[in-house]
Amino acid sequence: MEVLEEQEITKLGYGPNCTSDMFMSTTYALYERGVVHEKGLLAQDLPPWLTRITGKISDKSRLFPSAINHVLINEYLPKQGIMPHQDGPAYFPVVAILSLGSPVVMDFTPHSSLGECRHVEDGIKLDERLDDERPFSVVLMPRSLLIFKDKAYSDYLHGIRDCEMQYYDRAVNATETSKHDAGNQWRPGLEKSNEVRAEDINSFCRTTTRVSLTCRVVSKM
Ligand SMILES: O=C(O)CCC(=O)C(=O)O
Ligand SMILES: [Fe+2]
Repeated sequence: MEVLEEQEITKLGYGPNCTSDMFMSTTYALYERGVVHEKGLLAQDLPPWLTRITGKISDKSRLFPSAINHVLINEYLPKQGIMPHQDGPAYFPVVAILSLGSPVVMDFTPHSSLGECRHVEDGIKLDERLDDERPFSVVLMPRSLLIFKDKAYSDYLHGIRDCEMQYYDRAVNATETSKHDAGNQWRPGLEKSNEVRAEDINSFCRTTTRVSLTCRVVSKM
């Protein structure tokens, strides 16, 4: 594994809205399988422990056009998030994010000027449910897998707030969070006081780092 220098991060294809500065300010460390070379990043095979994970994601979901060959591992400190961005045409139309450690809320914000890459692959049925293009959020619990594709990929920015407290009252999966946090591990406010405040119920406190594995297919390596 190589730790990438700041200038290498821009080569990973995050699209015009995301500069390397944004990434360096929000993300603690970025690791990528590959060798840093003056012409860019040279491809290497993913290690076996990782292909076991990516193979499962690909086989179970059946949403990837071919084997996942690109995995970005990000580590976030409790106050760190990632600026709203779009992943760019290099990985269109699908991305899977496996989350470990502290839960976070990922916000999806419609962005009308995006979407040029949407029709790159003919025959893909766009998700009609997103046609009204409202912002929405998704809670990413530890060990969860989020897969988003097509219009959610091309017409929305996704990002995580730079904040220890993550509010999820408007998240599409808000009602499912309690069953994944039965002991209120991520809601210390609920344990301490008898007085239950709405913000304690609808928020998580990030007490540890979060590590995410962003899995994608790059057709041209
Ligand atoms: O860490 C995450 O959950 C998101 C990462 C991401 O959006 C990216 O690497 O493009
Ligand atoms: Fe992203």
